[in-house]
Amino acid sequence: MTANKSHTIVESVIEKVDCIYERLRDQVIRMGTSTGSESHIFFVFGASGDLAKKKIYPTLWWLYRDGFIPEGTHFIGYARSQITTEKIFENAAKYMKVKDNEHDLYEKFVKLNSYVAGSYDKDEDFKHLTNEANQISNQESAHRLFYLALPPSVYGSVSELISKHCRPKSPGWMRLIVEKPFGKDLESSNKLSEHLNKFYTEEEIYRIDHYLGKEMLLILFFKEDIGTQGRGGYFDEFGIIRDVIQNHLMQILSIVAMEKPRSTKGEDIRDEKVKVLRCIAPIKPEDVVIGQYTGDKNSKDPERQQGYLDDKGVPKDSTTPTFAQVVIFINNERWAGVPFILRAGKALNEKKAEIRIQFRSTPGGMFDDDNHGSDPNGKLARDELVIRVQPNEAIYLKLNTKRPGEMGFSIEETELDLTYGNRYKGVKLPDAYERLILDVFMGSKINFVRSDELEQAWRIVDPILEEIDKKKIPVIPYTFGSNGLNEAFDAARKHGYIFRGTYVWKDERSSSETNKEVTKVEDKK
Ligand SMILES: NC(=O)C1=CN([C@@H]2O[C@H](COP(=O)(O)OP(=O)(O)OC[C@H]3O[C@@H](n4cnc5c(N)ncnc54)[C@H](OP(=O)(O)O)[C@@H]3O)[C@@H](O)[C@H]2O)C=CC1
Ligand SMILES: O=C1O[C@H](COP(=O)(O)O)[C@@H](O)[C@H](O)[C@H]1O
Repeated sequence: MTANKSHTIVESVIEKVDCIYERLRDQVIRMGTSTGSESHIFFVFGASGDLAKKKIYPTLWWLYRDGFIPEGTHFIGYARSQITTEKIFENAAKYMKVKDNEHDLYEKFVKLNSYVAGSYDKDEDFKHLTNEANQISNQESAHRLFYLALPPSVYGSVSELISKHCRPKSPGWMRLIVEKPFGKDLESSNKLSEHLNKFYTEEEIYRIDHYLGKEMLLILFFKEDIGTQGRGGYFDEFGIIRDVIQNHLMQILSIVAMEKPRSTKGEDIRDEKVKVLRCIAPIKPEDVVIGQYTGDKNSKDPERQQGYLDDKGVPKDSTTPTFAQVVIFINNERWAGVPFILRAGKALNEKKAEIRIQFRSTPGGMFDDDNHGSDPNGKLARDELVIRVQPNEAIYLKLNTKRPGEMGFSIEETELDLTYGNRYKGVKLPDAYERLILDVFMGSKINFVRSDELEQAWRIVDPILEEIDKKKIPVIPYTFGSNGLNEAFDAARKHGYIFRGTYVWKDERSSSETNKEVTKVEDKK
């Protein structure tokens, strides 16, 4: 992305970060006062699954440990498997991070949990579930929160049966948390929305996109250093655009590009996000680069030797993309002509998520070519605002300075550095799911996706997904552990994003030889 109003963007990013802190403080204060003695039941549908064990149960434990779960809350897992609560906690144990001095508290938390086995489509099983819940909480009007950690294929029946049989008696309220993907394309997403609207008010629906719960909130580049790791069965039906770009990156794009909302209220923020999305035309095939990873036969790591097609559940002739780059334009007064490059890939060289806002070169430069320090192009490096979402949250502004100590005018690339770990020592940044589940308890919808945002995001990616599904766009192979696709870097350059590779951020300065190699590859570009 290139822009020339650097001060405006820096200000707005700082305002947004301030706003996040205020919200968190606000939530904590309200949490202590608003819930009183009313009890809550938190249901985990798909309690036997991957998300439940890696994220949902650990998050519930952390919230409980930190005093964010209202007194009198019970947790009920539900799935088809004939398992026990003990088994659920055994599976989740390695993600719980229980400290030595927390074992007693952890035991108390575990005791608040139960498990009910049942189908996803039979009335009697949901009636049974609600009877169990009434007995466990001893209160038919306890507020009920339902987390659907389930494959989307069963959202329809489960949401219907929950509404029919599991609503609390008045004055209890209910909230339904729906995991992404919200549909597979615009049509199926609209159908899902219509279905949910038959049984729930918009107020009751929380469409979760966990990237909205990350501290830094903003991202456009998304790299993962792992493959699909056995999730190939799910992934193959969706691919990287549906898995990451349509939701996480499109959400973040709308936050980066939105105008200042009227207030920090959820509806005001979401109104601004939708306005931006409405100004984006559907992505064109020529603005897309897609790829699929192959195994690195030279790697000593058995995981890296496996290509996408080796993952169980992936058909041997699959052309599902595991990497994609799309270029988007926002047709409004502020952003006309500024390319937004969204790039996401699995099985790359590192795990990193960041936004880079590159500022245009100043016309009529005043420095001679000879005086530009390490710049191989003989021109000043562009200023760039980088928002590092993960790992090691940071905001840094890359810029040029006169080389300190020198008598002449040599220029050096440097940075203004706001690394959270240094600036906010001792501050615990909550995990994305912690923040979001707390939001649901509190009834705050700021960080959840509204149905019109969802519809707009699908509208933008839908035509290109059709082209990909019809195999009309070439899928370029890349090796597990590589930095990405040369074709993607070339396309970004064509759109004016200049990556010189001469600047190295401090995290990378001290890192391994692998990273140095990667930097060299990009240097050549
Ligand atoms: N895992 C992750 O890291 C992430 C997952 N998500 C989303 O969260 C949701 C859950 O994901 P995840 O936990 O990985 O999914 P799983 O595949 O682990 O499924 C969860 C549970 O659903 C049941 N289930 C699985 N397949 C089917 C099926 N075909 N029909 C009916 N029930 C089935 C199983 O329980 P049982 O057989 O006991 O009924 C399983 O334990 C998905 O929508 C996913 O996209 C979002 C972000 C990250
Ligand atoms: O939603 C998803 O996100 C994860 C990455 O999340 P992160 O918090 O670890 O960055 C991704 O692996 C998964 O494919 C996708 O469904």
